[in-house]
Amino acid sequence: MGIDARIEARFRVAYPGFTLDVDLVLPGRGVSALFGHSGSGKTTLLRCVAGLEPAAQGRLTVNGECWQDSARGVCVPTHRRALGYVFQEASLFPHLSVRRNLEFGLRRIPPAARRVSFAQATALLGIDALLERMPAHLSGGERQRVGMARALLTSPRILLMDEPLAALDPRRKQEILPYLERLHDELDIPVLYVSHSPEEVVRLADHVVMLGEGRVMASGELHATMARLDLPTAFTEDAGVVIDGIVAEHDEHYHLTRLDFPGGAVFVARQGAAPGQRMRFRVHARDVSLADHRVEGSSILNLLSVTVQEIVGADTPAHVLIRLDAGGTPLLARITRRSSEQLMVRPGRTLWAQIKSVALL
Ligand SMILES: Nc1ncnc2c1ncn2[C@@H]1O[C@H](COP(=O)(O)OP(=O)(O)OP(=O)(O)O)[C@@H](O)[C@H]1O
Repeated sequence: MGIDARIEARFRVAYPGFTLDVDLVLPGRGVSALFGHSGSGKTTLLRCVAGLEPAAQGRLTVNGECWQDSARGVCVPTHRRALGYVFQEASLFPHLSVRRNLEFGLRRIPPAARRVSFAQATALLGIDALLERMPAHLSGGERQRVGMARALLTSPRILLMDEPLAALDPRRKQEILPYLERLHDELDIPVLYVSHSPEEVVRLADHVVMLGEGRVMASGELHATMARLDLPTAFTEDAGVVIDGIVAEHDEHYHLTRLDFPGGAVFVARQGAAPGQRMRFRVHARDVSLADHRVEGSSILNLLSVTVQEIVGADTPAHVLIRLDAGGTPLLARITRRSSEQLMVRPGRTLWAQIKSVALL
């Protein structure tokens, strides 16, 4: 993909009591997560991209293809936009087998224009063994995987996913996430992914868009955006950064795995992944404490040398939020105002961060 590998979406649509007004430039590959409270406009934005909001004015280009330009009177109808749409629940034809359901979607696409083959889609979503089943005999998670394969078979230039895991219980969600990761790793199709779940967002996304009341509150690369202190997400229990680590080595004696990242390393319980593999993890601000010297004799294994970058008041008057730099990797810490004063925390000061726990994603 050349210099046009991006999605430009500028839309305005007004309903009584709600206006969506966005101007976004998103990467033309990878997963862009749309995040925001209920009613913030996430689904409306996806519908605009799909051409399903007739009142929407604006401009949309997807990797060089113009799908809407209201100023020039251009609006490509939905059925001529090469997009796949995955909803909370896949609506499969109940009287057709999984195979026939998939073939039905494929019919529309001339063979020369097919960019994802039948075998590739079914293998990626792990549904080869389900092809002769009828939809009534699939679990919710299996139905979603079939729905995703069907969306892929239309050879979309973009995939729109609207809370594809929301109807599933936590165990089924965990089962499906690896398939979504594979789509991300193996296909070069950009995904706009709507979710309420911070866990899904941080696990899958490369880019995040935070919507609030129909407007873009933030749009940026995942790691940098999660480390911002000027967004409402910083003031929740969930505040914290995302770090991409590489499995460095296993300590068989203590059953630990070391994950390296620019600026340091953390130990986690022994993982199955081989050295060299990437593992994304999350460090919550509440799990980071600070010391002015390298604390010996602590039960905390994970110690990093950090430099203070920014301090802001937290959600309670008793706490502050601190952005730290660990050799190029941002970290957030939430500590008491009292400790912050005792440690003389101020921008530029070098301290030791102790990480109490690491959540692997
Ligand atoms: N056709 C319509 N007519 C009037 N209001 C609408 C229409 N479509 C959407 N809205 C309003 O736009 C607002 C945003 O809705 P939208 O479904 O985009 O939010 P959302 O962020 O996807 O929410 P959720 O997370 O609950 O799905 C809501 O207040 C909704 O009532």
